[in-house]
Amino acid sequence: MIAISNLNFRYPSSAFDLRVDDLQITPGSATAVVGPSGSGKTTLLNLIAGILRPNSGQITIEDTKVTALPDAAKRKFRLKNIGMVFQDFELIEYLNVLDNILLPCRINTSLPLTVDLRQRAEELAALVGISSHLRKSVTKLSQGERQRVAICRALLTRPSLLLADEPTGNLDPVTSEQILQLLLKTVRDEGTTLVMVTHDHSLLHHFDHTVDFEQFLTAAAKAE
Ligand SMILES: Nc1ncnc2c1ncn2[C@@H]1O[C@H](COP(=O)(O)OP(=O)(O)OP(=O)(O)O)[C@@H](O)[C@H]1O
Repeated sequence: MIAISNLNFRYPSSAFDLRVDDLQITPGSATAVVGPSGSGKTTLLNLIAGILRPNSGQITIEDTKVTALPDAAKRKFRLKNIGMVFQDFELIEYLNVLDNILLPCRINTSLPLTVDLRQRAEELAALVGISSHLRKSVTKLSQGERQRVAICRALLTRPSLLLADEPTGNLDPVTSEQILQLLLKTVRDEGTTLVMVTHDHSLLHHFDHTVDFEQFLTAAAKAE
């Protein structure tokens, strides 16, 4: 269970004010996060991942009170348990596609690069249709191909929680459907909890739950 209570977050230099009094996400389920641009969806993913620290309130993932962990423990928890697909992918430009997918092994010292992990990277690349690009620089890829590299990287370590920020945003409808099916299969087969931001309401029927950020907008923000 991801349990969020009495959460408040403000960026130091912005009037944006996110308040989430009570939100619970069931483990092993697929949750879509929708809502107006600028309503705080990406911010919430970064708060759940412990990349941002709330001004007040709590986020608990299973038995771990993420908001109470010191920074080093938070990072360790994130590397072990959470896969992230960022909106801007955050690929490393000087690494090729395969090495970008294998990046968790470089940044997590307790995750050695094994033959099995390399094989998993190659299998994931095949599943999302980028096998022929494995030795290419990521700078030579289209946006949709870069997005698929980011998805493979997030799935590499079989995380128990997958936070994905518009992971199908740059893909054509057929590829988008294939990627979504891969993410949902991960939920069904591996018990992964998926929290996915999307603007595509035609995808919502695939999800177990939908969280609409409209509910978190303050009256002032709605009036803008
Ligand atoms: N680093 C930052 N510093 C200051 N303000 C920020 C920062 N990042 C985001 N914001 C502001 O916080 C608000 C929420 O942004 P966020 O990216 O979470 O929204 P979103 O719902 O994910 O939007 P979109 O659907 O357009 O991706 C916006 O008003 C944005 O301008």
